[in-house]
Amino acid sequence: MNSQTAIQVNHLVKSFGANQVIKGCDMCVKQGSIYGFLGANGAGKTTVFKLLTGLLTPDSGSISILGYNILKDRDKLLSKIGSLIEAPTFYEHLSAKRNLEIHLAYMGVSGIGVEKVLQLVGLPETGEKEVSKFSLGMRQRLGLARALLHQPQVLILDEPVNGLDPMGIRKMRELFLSLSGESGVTILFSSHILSEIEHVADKVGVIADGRILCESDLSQIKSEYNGSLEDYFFNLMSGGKEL
Ligand SMILES: Nc1ncnc2c1ncn2[C@@H]1O[C@H](COP(=O)(O)OP(=O)(O)OP(=O)(O)O)[C@@H](O)[C@H]1O
Repeated sequence: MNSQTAIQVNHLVKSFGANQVIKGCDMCVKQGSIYGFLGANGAGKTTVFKLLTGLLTPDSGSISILGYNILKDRDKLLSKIGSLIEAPTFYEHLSAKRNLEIHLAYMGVSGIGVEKVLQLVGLPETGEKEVSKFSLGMRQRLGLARALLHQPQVLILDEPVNGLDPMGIRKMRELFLSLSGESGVTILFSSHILSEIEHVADKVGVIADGRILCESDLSQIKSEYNGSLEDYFFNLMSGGKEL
């Protein structure tokens, strides 16, 4: 791993009981880049994200994030990573603002400010409304706010635009590009919406049946597949050539 690498994953293996779902996964995400993670339902994306954030422990293999080993240095890494994985859970009886204040206190950092982050994700006027009364999209926006609030250097986001309206999707796209371009934040995200990956990613990794089939620059994919990530993905999934 060199100093330009934010996330390095080597030969990762994870089973649930007798079912091996991650089968020797290798990944490399460059610092300050946006990496789009693609794969069919059940391919292993969420499991990889849980392993990367220490929510699951691998059977074997190694994970290094910003030079730290997630298994040994999870506490040191916690404030450097922002994540949104599956449906985010909150204190349902509390407001968005209060939930975020609790998160900041737990992280022990000042962050970018609760009001500012709510503005950034398009949730500026929820006031005292309890999170239990939030819509799906509002919960997703709050989950993103929590991932961003403590100003992490690495964002790991599982289907971040899930449930967002078109304005929200565009806002997130712009936010990702500015976080990566202006602040050097590394973003690893999954999405089934290929156009979302096409709009923002520098690199694309494809996972199938627990293995990374390939990692390619989006610019290379576009030049070889006539600008179409969809054609590339479908070709790969049907056993076509890797770049
Ligand atoms: N806690 C668990 N116990 C047992 N099996 C699990 C568990 N979590 C995931 N799996 C299995 O691991 C495999 C990969 O699941 P995972 O959620 O990582 O896929 P995914 O690529 O994120 O899928 P999707 O696109 O549908 O979200 C699936 O076969 C799933 O059933």
